Amino acid sequence: MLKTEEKSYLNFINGHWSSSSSNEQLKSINPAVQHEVVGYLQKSTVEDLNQAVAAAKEAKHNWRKLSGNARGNYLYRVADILENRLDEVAESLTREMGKTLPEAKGETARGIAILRYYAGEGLRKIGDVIPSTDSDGLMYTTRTPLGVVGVITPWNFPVAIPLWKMAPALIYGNTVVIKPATEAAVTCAKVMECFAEAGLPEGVVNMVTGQGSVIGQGIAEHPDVDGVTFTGSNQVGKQIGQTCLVRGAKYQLEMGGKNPVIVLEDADLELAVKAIISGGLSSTGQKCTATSRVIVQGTVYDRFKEKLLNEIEKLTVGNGLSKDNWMGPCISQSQLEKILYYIQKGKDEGASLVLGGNQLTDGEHGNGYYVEPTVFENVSNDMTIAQEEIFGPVLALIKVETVEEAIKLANDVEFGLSASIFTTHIQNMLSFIDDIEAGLVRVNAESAGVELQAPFGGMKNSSSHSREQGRAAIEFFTSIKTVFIK
Ligand SMILES: NC(=O)C1=CN([C@@H]2O[C@H](COP(=O)(O)OP(=O)(O)OC[C@H]3O[C@@H](n4cnc5c(N)ncnc54)[C@H](OP(=O)(O)O)[C@@H]3O)[C@@H](O)[C@H]2O)C=CC1
Ligand SMILES: O=C(O)CCC(=O)C(=O)O
Repeated sequence: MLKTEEKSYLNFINGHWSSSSSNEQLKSINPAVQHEVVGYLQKSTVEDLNQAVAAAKEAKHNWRKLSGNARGNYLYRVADILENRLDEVAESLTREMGKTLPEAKGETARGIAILRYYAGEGLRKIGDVIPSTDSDGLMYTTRTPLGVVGVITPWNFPVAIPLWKMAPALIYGNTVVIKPATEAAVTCAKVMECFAEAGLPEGVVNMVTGQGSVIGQGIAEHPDVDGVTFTGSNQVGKQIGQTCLVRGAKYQLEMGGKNPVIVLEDADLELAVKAIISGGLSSTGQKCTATSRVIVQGTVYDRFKEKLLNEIEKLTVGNGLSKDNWMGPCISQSQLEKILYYIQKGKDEGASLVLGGNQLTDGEHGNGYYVEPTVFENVSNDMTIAQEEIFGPVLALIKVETVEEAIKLANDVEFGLSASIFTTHIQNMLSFIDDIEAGLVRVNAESAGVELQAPFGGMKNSSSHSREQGRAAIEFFTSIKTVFIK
């Protein structure tokens, strides 16, 4: 087992590591071994936040004036440093958030690729020439950064999500103040160490840790924060959106999902089972793109269910640092309670529990927040477990007769993030692609696991209707200037 360290992590403000004016700290613990402290974070105050925003404001002019190439070179440097520290950062991620080490390494590698992708953006076009009706006129568009961008991130992807927000913010010329989720802030602090080592100019990137209701809300309210990008719960996201709207700041919200996978009678059932297990249960189901509803055509329902349960029964649950375990713990006591609440709700509302459903407390499980992979059947779409985001390893099986019925049920939720279908029939694929209400539409592929170079975001209550990642990120992190010269 790897060594335990109990280190205090400071805020990073104006190019320097500093403690909070509160002189108080927050604790980040290992959800696999609750008594293990992964690190201490600053319990920052609004005064600390004000300093970070002032530094970012002061830095924004010179940062914007650098060439995209020069900004890109800083990001390449951060990527190289993170690559050298991949194993250490991934280990911290597993210890702090619970996902297994291979998943944590995959996420860290994805973060490195994100940095390199956006570094390259510094050399790509930022506008178009548009023919003017005036034959002597030159009309074109260019883009300008927002200024200071506030980044508020969740605990479930503590490397990738901060990077897929910070890297585009920076390459397009913004300066950044990030407030990471407290439960995974040590890992984010390690990513910030890579930025510090890369030597970005003072004030360009700043990190302030602390309570969401103080630092997160403080970012949303701050008059010198020009844009806020958020991933997390719907409740907090909506509050941030409203706060930004009132003061005229730009905002971008990525929130929940209730992602369906449809399995039709002509599907490759083995492929579907594999994808549903990976999409629904990896990271202990704690992804906004996680599969949570499995809508299966009646003719193959029994065969599919048997294959699914057989495979899930083989999964091992335990500390993600051990290669013997396929699924780690959930992030916290409150997340565990939330998952158990939904399992109880499923039972109370008449769904049939066919696998799992219990907290694991035997042996080493007694030290952490473990829950069994859980499957319900006889789920109807009006049940709570078919409507609300659980954010845990819980699958709800829903039986249907036709593809039309499947798509109708798939759409009958308030969310629209990711959806997938398993079929070999081209007409079924086309109907699904056309009719499904989701920002990510997947055919014969799992609902989670997006690619960094493609737009990412949801419909309906899953997002504020903008898109992150890929080239799409430029839309949020810049404003268009339409220029006319005569
Ligand atoms: N879409 C997604 O990827 C995610 C969805 N979720 C969903 O949200 C549920 C709750 O998770 P939770 O961690 O509590 O998510 P939150 O939405 O509470 O947290 C996300 C981020 O927002 C911050 N925050 C909390 N309160 C405020 C506030 N009032 N103003 C501004 N920022 C704030 C948090 O800080 P702090 O950590 O200090 O509280 C964190 O950095 C999960 O069960 C899941 O359903 C959660 C995480 C990711
Ligand atoms: O599926 C993924 O890889 C991304 C998931 C995600 O963005 C999230 O859970 O917040």
